[in-house]
Amino acid sequence: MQTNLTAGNISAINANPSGTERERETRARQEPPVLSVEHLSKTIRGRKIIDDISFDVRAGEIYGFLGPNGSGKTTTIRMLVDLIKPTSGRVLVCGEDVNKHPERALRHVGCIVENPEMYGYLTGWENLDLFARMQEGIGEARIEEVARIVRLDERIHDKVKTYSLGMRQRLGIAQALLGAPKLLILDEPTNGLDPKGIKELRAFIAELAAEGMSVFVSSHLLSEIQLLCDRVAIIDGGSVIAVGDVGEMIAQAEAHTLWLFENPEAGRRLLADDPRVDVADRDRALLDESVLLALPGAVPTRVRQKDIPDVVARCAAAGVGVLAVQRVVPTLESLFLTLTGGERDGQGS
Ligand SMILES: Nc1ncnc2c1ncn2[C@@H]1O[C@H](COP(=O)(O)OP(=O)(O)OP(=O)(O)O)[C@@H](O)[C@H]1O
Repeated sequence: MQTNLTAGNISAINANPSGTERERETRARQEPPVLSVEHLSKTIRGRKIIDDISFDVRAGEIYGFLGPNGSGKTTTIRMLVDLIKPTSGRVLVCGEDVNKHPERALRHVGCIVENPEMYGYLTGWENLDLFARMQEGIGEARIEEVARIVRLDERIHDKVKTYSLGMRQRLGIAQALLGAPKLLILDEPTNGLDPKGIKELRAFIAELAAEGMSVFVSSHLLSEIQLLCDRVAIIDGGSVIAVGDVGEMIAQAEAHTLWLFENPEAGRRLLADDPRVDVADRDRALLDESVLLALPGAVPTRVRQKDIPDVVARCAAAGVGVLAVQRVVPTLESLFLTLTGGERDGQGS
């Protein structure tokens, strides 16, 4: 099953985009897609790893490719950049077929799949210079520019072995940016990064997109895709089960609201008695372990946002103090359950 969200839904969510965002969206919709994936399949040793997936990435868009471990993200990305051949279907980059004309198509692409190889005994600059020499027309000015974009300019003349993981990751992205690609492909770029590194990465990916580059990012973390991406394709067991606006999908997913009471038992009884509230047990609520640990006495419920003030007033009138009411962003698991109507096709392996 594939869910396609409509443009109408999307504009309802982005009711107030800023001028630049609106211009970016309009421009992106008018231009032909930077990446088109058409009915792509891959069978390896008799096993269908990727099954007829299709989606488009527009100019200046940050596109998420979300799926659990083993769902087929890396296999798909390897086909996007001609590291492996599809069994059927095709990939177009700026209208060029990756399979038929790889050099014409891939000159528009910068990519990091798995960890990029860097020489630790060379400086960041020397590593970039080495790659620049393999391509035509890349001079010192461009190396300086990409070092600045990934915020490595102050350390670019230090040896790579002294870099943190986040800095190495950014140097890899700088290398992918050398040829000024129209499409940047990043496979799980935040793997192993600390929160500060993730935040920095997010900031400059947003800058690249604002300047018109399309960025395709894979991840198994819904929260990461939510913070970074405009649209998303969700893959599970080798099939794309949904494409659309991230915010809209999250709004449609089964959202939970946590209630903290002065007296949790009295509060739970009162909510259970209210027809507007569905008190969920903790397993069914599919909440992150960390949320439950942070709020041990909280009562998970499903309730429409517009009913919350009345329910709080009713609790107060009954003498049951409400300490907090918190909406919880759905987990990837609950998003999957919403999108597949409660059934998972499988986890890939
Ligand atoms: N060369 C191969 N031979 C056999 N099976 C493979 C091969 N490459 C991938 N697979 C299988 O295909 C499925 C998808 O793998 P893939 O690495 O694309 O998933 P993924 O979504 O990138 O997962 P992860 O996040 O763990 O990297 C897995 O079950 C994997 O074991």
